Amino acid sequence: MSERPRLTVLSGPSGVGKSTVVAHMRKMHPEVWLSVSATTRHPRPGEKDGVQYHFVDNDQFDKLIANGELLEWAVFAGNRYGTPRQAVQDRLDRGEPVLLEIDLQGARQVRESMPEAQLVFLAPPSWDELVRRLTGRGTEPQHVIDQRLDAAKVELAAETEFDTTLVNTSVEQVAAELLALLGVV
Ligand SMILES: Nc1nc2c(ncn2[C@@H]2O[C@H](COP(=O)(O)OP(=O)(O)O)[C@@H](O)[C@H]2O)c(=O)[nH]1
Ligand SMILES: Nc1ncnc2c1ncn2[C@@H]1O[C@H](COP(=O)(O)OP(=O)(O)O)[C@@H](O)[C@H]1O
Repeated sequence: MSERPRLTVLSGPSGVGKSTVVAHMRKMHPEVWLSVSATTRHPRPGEKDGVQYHFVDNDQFDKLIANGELLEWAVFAGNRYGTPRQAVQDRLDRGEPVLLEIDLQGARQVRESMPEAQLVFLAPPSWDELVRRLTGRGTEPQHVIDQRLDAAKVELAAETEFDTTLVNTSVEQVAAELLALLGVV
Protein backbone atom coordinates (compact mmCIF):
# COMPACT_ATOMS: atom_id res chain seq x y z
CA MET A 1 0.00 0.00 0.00
CA SER A 2 1.24 3.49 -0.85
CA GLU A 3 2.51 5.65 2.00
CA ARG A 4 1.57 8.75 0.02
CA PRO A 5 -0.87 11.11 1.70
CA ARG A 6 -4.14 10.83 -0.12
CA LEU A 7 -5.40 14.36 0.44
CA THR A 8 -3.44 17.15 -1.22
CA VAL A 9 -4.11 20.86 -0.78
CA LEU A 10 -2.99 23.32 -3.46
CA SER A 11 -2.87 26.93 -2.31
CA GLY A 12 -1.29 30.11 -3.58
CA PRO A 13 -2.14 33.74 -4.23
CA SER A 14 -4.97 34.71 -6.54
CA GLY A 15 -3.65 34.91 -10.10
CA VAL A 16 -0.62 32.67 -9.56
CA GLY A 17 -2.08 30.08 -11.94
CA LYS A 18 -3.70 27.41 -9.73
CA SER A 19 -6.71 26.88 -12.00
CA THR A 20 -4.55 26.90 -15.12
CA VAL A 21 -2.18 24.28 -13.71
CA VAL A 22 -5.03 22.06 -12.48
CA ALA A 23 -6.84 22.34 -15.83
CA HIS A 24 -3.67 21.36 -17.70
CA MET A 25 -3.10 18.43 -15.39
CA ARG A 26 -6.66 17.17 -15.81
CA LYS A 27 -6.46 17.54 -19.59
CA MET A 28 -3.63 15.03 -19.55
CA HIS A 29 -5.03 12.95 -16.68
CA PRO A 30 -8.83 13.24 -16.53
CA GLU A 31 -8.86 10.74 -13.68
CA VAL A 32 -7.46 13.39 -11.29
CA TRP A 33 -10.35 14.40 -9.05
CA LEU A 34 -10.71 17.97 -7.79
CA SER A 35 -13.20 18.89 -5.10
CA VAL A 36 -15.82 21.43 -6.28
CA SER A 37 -16.20 24.11 -3.61
CA ALA A 38 -19.29 26.08 -2.65
CA THR A 39 -18.95 29.86 -2.90
CA THR A 40 -21.02 33.00 -2.49
CA ARG A 41 -18.93 34.70 -5.21
CA HIS A 42 -20.79 35.46 -8.44
CA PRO A 43 -19.86 33.33 -11.47
CA ARG A 44 -17.40 34.84 -13.93
CA PRO A 45 -18.38 34.77 -17.61
CA GLY A 46 -18.05 31.16 -18.77
CA GLU A 47 -18.19 29.64 -15.27
CA LYS A 48 -20.92 27.05 -14.78
CA ASP A 49 -22.69 26.03 -11.58
CA GLY A 50 -21.41 22.67 -10.38
CA VAL A 51 -18.30 22.81 -12.57
CA GLN A 52 -15.89 25.49 -11.27
CA TYR A 53 -17.99 26.01 -8.12
CA HIS A 54 -21.38 25.38 -6.59
CA PHE A 55 -22.60 28.98 -6.65
CA VAL A 56 -24.83 29.58 -3.63
CA ASP A 57 -26.34 32.58 -1.85
CA ASN A 58 -25.58 33.62 1.73
CA ASP A 59 -28.55 31.72 3.19
CA GLN A 60 -27.55 28.52 1.45
CA PHE A 61 -23.97 28.93 2.66
CA ASP A 62 -25.23 29.49 6.24
CA LYS A 63 -27.14 26.20 5.99
CA LEU A 64 -24.08 24.30 4.73
CA ILE A 65 -22.17 25.53 7.80
CA ALA A 66 -25.03 24.87 10.22
CA ASN A 67 -25.49 21.32 8.91
CA GLY A 68 -21.79 20.53 9.25
CA GLU A 69 -21.55 19.91 5.52
CA LEU A 70 -18.25 21.77 5.04
CA LEU A 71 -14.85 20.27 5.76
CA GLU A 72 -13.46 23.79 5.99
CA TRP A 73 -14.51 27.26 4.91
CA ALA A 74 -13.14 30.79 4.80
CA VAL A 75 -13.89 34.35 3.78
CA PHE A 76 -11.67 35.46 0.91
CA ALA A 77 -11.82 38.97 -0.58
CA GLY A 78 -15.37 39.48 0.68
CA ASN A 79 -16.86 36.14 -0.37
CA ARG A 80 -17.23 32.80 1.41
CA TYR A 81 -15.77 29.57 0.04
CA GLY A 82 -16.00 26.05 1.48
CA THR A 83 -15.21 22.42 0.72
CA PRO A 84 -18.19 20.00 0.75
CA ARG A 85 -17.25 17.28 3.22
CA GLN A 86 -19.14 14.26 1.87
CA ALA A 87 -17.63 13.98 -1.61
CA VAL A 88 -14.12 14.25 -0.16
CA GLN A 89 -14.85 11.65 2.52
CA ASP A 90 -16.34 9.22 -0.02
CA ARG A 91 -13.19 9.42 -2.16
CA LEU A 92 -10.86 8.99 0.80
CA ASP A 93 -12.91 6.03 2.05
CA ARG A 94 -12.32 4.39 -1.33
CA GLY A 95 -8.58 5.09 -1.08
CA GLU A 96 -8.68 7.51 -4.01
CA PRO A 97 -6.56 10.69 -4.16
CA VAL A 98 -8.25 14.00 -3.40
CA LEU A 99 -7.12 17.45 -4.50
CA LEU A 100 -8.40 20.66 -2.88
CA GLU A 101 -7.65 24.06 -4.40
CA ILE A 102 -8.26 26.34 -1.43
CA ASP A 103 -6.86 29.43 0.25
CA LEU A 104 -4.37 29.72 3.11
CA GLN A 105 -7.02 29.83 5.85
CA GLY A 106 -8.57 26.66 4.47
CA ALA A 107 -5.18 24.97 4.20
CA ARG A 108 -4.57 25.73 7.88
CA GLN A 109 -7.92 24.20 8.86
CA VAL A 110 -7.14 21.05 6.88
CA ARG A 111 -3.74 20.80 8.55
CA GLU A 112 -5.51 20.85 11.93
CA SER A 113 -8.24 18.35 11.09
CA MET A 114 -6.19 16.06 8.80
CA PRO A 115 -2.50 16.25 9.77
CA GLU A 116 -1.67 13.56 7.20
CA ALA A 117 -2.66 15.86 4.30
CA GLN A 118 0.12 17.25 2.13
CA LEU A 119 0.10 21.00 1.62
CA VAL A 120 1.48 22.38 -1.63
CA PHE A 121 2.12 26.09 -2.20
CA LEU A 122 2.09 27.50 -5.71
CA ALA A 123 4.36 30.55 -5.85
CA PRO A 124 4.76 33.15 -8.62
CA PRO A 125 8.18 33.66 -10.26
CA SER A 126 8.09 37.25 -8.91
CA TRP A 127 5.69 39.77 -7.37
CA ASP A 128 5.56 41.78 -10.61
CA GLU A 129 4.63 38.67 -12.56
CA LEU A 130 1.81 37.92 -10.09
CA VAL A 131 0.41 41.43 -10.56
CA ARG A 132 0.69 41.01 -14.35
CA ARG A 133 -1.18 37.70 -14.31
CA LEU A 134 -3.95 38.84 -11.98
CA THR A 135 -4.45 42.08 -13.90
CA GLY A 136 -4.03 40.41 -17.29
CA ARG A 137 -6.74 37.82 -16.52
CA GLY A 138 -9.19 40.71 -16.69
CA THR A 139 -11.85 39.07 -14.51
CA GLU A 140 -11.89 41.54 -11.60
CA PRO A 141 -12.23 45.31 -11.27
CA GLN A 142 -9.24 47.20 -9.83
CA HIS A 143 -10.57 47.39 -6.25
CA VAL A 144 -11.01 43.61 -6.16
CA ILE A 145 -7.53 43.12 -7.64
CA ASP A 146 -6.16 45.33 -4.84
CA GLN A 147 -8.02 43.26 -2.22
CA ARG A 148 -6.57 40.07 -3.70
CA LEU A 149 -3.05 41.51 -3.81
CA ASP A 150 -3.36 42.43 -0.12
CA ALA A 151 -4.32 38.82 0.59
CA ALA A 152 -1.42 37.67 -1.61
CA LYS A 153 1.11 39.41 0.67
CA VAL A 154 -0.22 37.45 3.66
CA GLU A 155 -0.22 34.20 1.67
CA LEU A 156 3.33 34.63 0.35
CA ALA A 157 4.53 35.23 3.92
CA ALA A 158 3.05 31.86 4.96
CA GLU A 159 4.85 29.77 2.34
CA THR A 160 7.00 28.03 4.97
CA GLU A 161 3.87 26.48 6.53
CA PHE A 162 3.54 24.28 3.45
CA ASP A 163 5.27 20.95 2.84
CA THR A 164 6.29 21.79 -0.72
CA THR A 165 6.60 24.90 -2.88
CA LEU A 166 6.23 24.78 -6.65
CA VAL A 167 7.13 27.92 -8.62
CA ASN A 168 4.75 28.47 -11.52
CA THR A 169 7.11 29.47 -14.29
CA SER A 170 6.03 26.77 -16.73
CA VAL A 171 2.47 25.40 -16.54
CA GLU A 172 3.57 22.09 -18.08
CA GLN A 173 6.38 21.61 -15.61
CA VAL A 174 4.34 22.48 -12.53
CA ALA A 175 1.50 20.23 -13.70
CA ALA A 176 3.99 17.36 -14.02
CA GLU A 177 5.41 18.05 -10.55
CA LEU A 178 1.94 18.14 -9.04
CA LEU A 179 0.98 14.86 -10.72
CA ALA A 180 4.03 13.29 -9.13
CA LEU A 181 3.06 14.64 -5.70
CA LEU A 182 -0.45 13.25 -6.16
CA GLY A 183 1.05 9.88 -6.97
CA VAL A 184 -0.66 9.79 -10.38
CA VAL A 185 2.55 9.33 -12.39
N1 LIG B 1 -10.83 27.99 2.13
C1 LIG B 1 -11.27 27.80 0.88
N2 LIG B 1 -10.78 28.53 -0.12
C2 LIG B 1 -11.24 28.28 -1.36
C3 LIG B 1 -12.21 27.29 -1.65
N3 LIG B 1 -12.46 27.30 -2.97
C4 LIG B 1 -11.65 28.24 -3.51
N4 LIG B 1 -10.92 28.85 -2.55
C5 LIG B 1 -9.91 29.90 -2.69
O1 LIG B 1 -10.54 31.15 -2.75
C6 LIG B 1 -9.67 32.07 -3.43
C7 LIG B 1 -10.48 32.84 -4.47
O2 LIG B 1 -10.95 31.97 -5.47
P1 LIG B 1 -11.57 32.55 -6.82
O3 LIG B 1 -12.57 33.62 -6.48
O4 LIG B 1 -12.05 31.43 -7.65
O5 LIG B 1 -10.36 33.32 -7.50
P2 LIG B 1 -9.01 32.80 -8.21
O6 LIG B 1 -8.40 31.72 -7.35
O7 LIG B 1 -8.19 34.01 -8.31
O8 LIG B 1 -9.42 32.27 -9.57
C8 LIG B 1 -8.54 31.22 -4.01
O9 LIG B 1 -7.42 31.33 -3.15
C9 LIG B 1 -9.10 29.82 -3.97
O10 LIG B 1 -8.08 28.84 -3.85
C10 LIG B 1 -12.70 26.53 -0.54
O11 LIG B 1 -13.54 25.64 -0.68
N5 LIG B 1 -12.21 26.82 0.68
N1 LIG C 1 3.02 29.71 -16.00
C1 LIG C 1 2.31 30.74 -16.45
N2 LIG C 1 2.89 31.65 -17.28
C2 LIG C 1 2.19 32.72 -17.73
N3 LIG C 1 0.88 32.96 -17.44
C3 LIG C 1 0.25 32.09 -16.63
C4 LIG C 1 0.92 30.94 -16.10
N4 LIG C 1 0.04 30.25 -15.33
C5 LIG C 1 -1.13 30.94 -15.38
N5 LIG C 1 -1.01 32.04 -16.16
C6 LIG C 1 -2.04 33.07 -16.45
O1 LIG C 1 -2.23 33.79 -15.23
C7 LIG C 1 -3.60 34.18 -15.09
C8 LIG C 1 -4.12 33.70 -13.73
O2 LIG C 1 -4.19 32.27 -13.74
P1 LIG C 1 -5.31 31.47 -12.95
O3 LIG C 1 -5.12 30.02 -13.27
O4 LIG C 1 -6.65 32.08 -13.18
O5 LIG C 1 -4.84 31.76 -11.43
P2 LIG C 1 -5.48 31.33 -10.03
O6 LIG C 1 -6.40 30.18 -10.29
O7 LIG C 1 -4.32 30.98 -9.17
O8 LIG C 1 -6.18 32.56 -9.52
C9 LIG C 1 -4.36 33.58 -16.26
O9 LIG C 1 -4.56 34.60 -17.23
C10 LIG C 1 -3.41 32.49 -16.77
O10 LIG C 1 -3.57 32.28 -18.15
